[in-house]
Amino acid sequence: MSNIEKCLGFDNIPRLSVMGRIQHCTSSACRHRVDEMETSNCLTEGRMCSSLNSCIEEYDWRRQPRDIFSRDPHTDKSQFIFTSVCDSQHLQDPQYKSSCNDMEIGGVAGKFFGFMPKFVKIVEVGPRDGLQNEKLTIPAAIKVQLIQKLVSSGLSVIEATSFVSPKWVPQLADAKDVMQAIHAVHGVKFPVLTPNLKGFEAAIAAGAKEVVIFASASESFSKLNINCTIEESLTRYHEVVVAAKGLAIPVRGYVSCAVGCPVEGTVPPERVAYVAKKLYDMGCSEISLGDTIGVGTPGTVIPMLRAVMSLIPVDKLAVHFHDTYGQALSNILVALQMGISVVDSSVAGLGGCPYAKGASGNVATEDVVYMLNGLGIKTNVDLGKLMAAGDFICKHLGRWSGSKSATALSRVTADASKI
Ligand SMILES: CC(C)(COP(=O)([O-])OP(=O)([O-])OC[C@H]1O[C@@H](n2cnc3c(N)ncnc32)[C@H](O)[C@@H]1OP(=O)([O-])[O-])[C@@H](O)C(=O)NCCC(=O)NCCSC(=O)C[C@@](C)(O)CC(=O)[O-]
Repeated sequence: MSNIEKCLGFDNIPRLSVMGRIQHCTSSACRHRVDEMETSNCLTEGRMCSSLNSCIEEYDWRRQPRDIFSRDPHTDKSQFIFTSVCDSQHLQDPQYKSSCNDMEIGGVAGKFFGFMPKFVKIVEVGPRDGLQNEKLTIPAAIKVQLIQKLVSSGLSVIEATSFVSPKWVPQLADAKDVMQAIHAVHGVKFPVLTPNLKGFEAAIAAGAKEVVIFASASESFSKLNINCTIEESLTRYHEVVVAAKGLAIPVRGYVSCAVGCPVEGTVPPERVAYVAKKLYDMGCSEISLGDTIGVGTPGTVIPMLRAVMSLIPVDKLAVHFHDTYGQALSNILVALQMGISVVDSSVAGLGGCPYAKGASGNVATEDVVYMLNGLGIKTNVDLGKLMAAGDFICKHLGRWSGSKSATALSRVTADASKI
């Protein structure tokens, strides 16, 4: 058994093939295993349970958000009885919690998951990846307001825009205006995408202090997205990195199509590792592995991460999952278990790549924060303020949020306000 399998907690389950173990852990079989674990204390609905298993089974599902009212027999009026989140603005009733507290999560997650980071850095990509594919032009002022709201939620890294060809991505043609408007905001990093030296120079002139280069692990996607082969792109990016080093500008690197390509299908993990290593050796300070079309599952993400981690230190890696098949949160969970503690996400689940038809948005930042809160992992992000940012941009775009957590939580508070 490898270290990674141990760190995923697979040493705690009977010997199976890798896929078998993953399926085992996602099926009801896992409950029996949890039952065998040493007693752990878990606070659910204000009382102590003797094990995680009994917490699961004894949990009163009638107290889920959809049943937030109870009838008062004296007045025959509904009363608000349940709050499901641990965010400061939403968790008003200390009797009802859906997550274990910090002390307890150490016991439960520590035993069940093996490894979990204490802090996760979220890289918000909504203003760039989230908006780049929108057909209607969004005014720069709205993009700037969105960024300001994201800043006020506590996010420390926000990918602001791209300095790419406006013929290729018309939505981000206002990159210079956006950067100039946020120039005075301190304490937050605003990396921007630069596909070549021309983009790098424009970004620096507009005040960018961190840039991002984006290579692909798929030859076909590289041609579709940046009109050159993988090797040609690496040569261009080398020029960008050299120029950036001269100005002490950090460079983040993406490897897109890290699991699948819209043209070629499955992408071999070794190819992802090869491109990631090239970016790392060039001098990228962080490499983000992008499941551009959101086809990955833990069964394909684990081998890909394992291949990359055999060449690059895990603390230099980030994950970037689109949620096309609803797998993003489970993929993030395995990435955390494997030691990664940087996660890209997009407010309200906005996004999609113009050159990857059918790919849906990134995993919603609200959903990531909700899950991490539930695990007792710190992010320094205020979920209420983040939801306000998502609400703002969704209203502007005239569409519902792609975040399940934001949708559920705003229903809870909206219903509560009617009482
Ligand atoms: C790379 C190019 C420029 C090559 O595009 P090209 O047409 O091959 O470039 P070119 O050098 O022949 O130049 C063509 C025109 O573009 C101009 N140009 C050239 N460079 C720039 C620049 N930096 N900024 C502004 N203008 C530029 C250049 O000056 C010229 O202008 P013209 O003479 O025709 O008026 C183009 O293909 C491009 O901009 N592609 C960007 C596409 C893009 O942004 N895609 C979305 C990124 S999402 C992604 O990659 C995945 C990721 C990162 O999100 C991770 C994941 O989700 O998994």
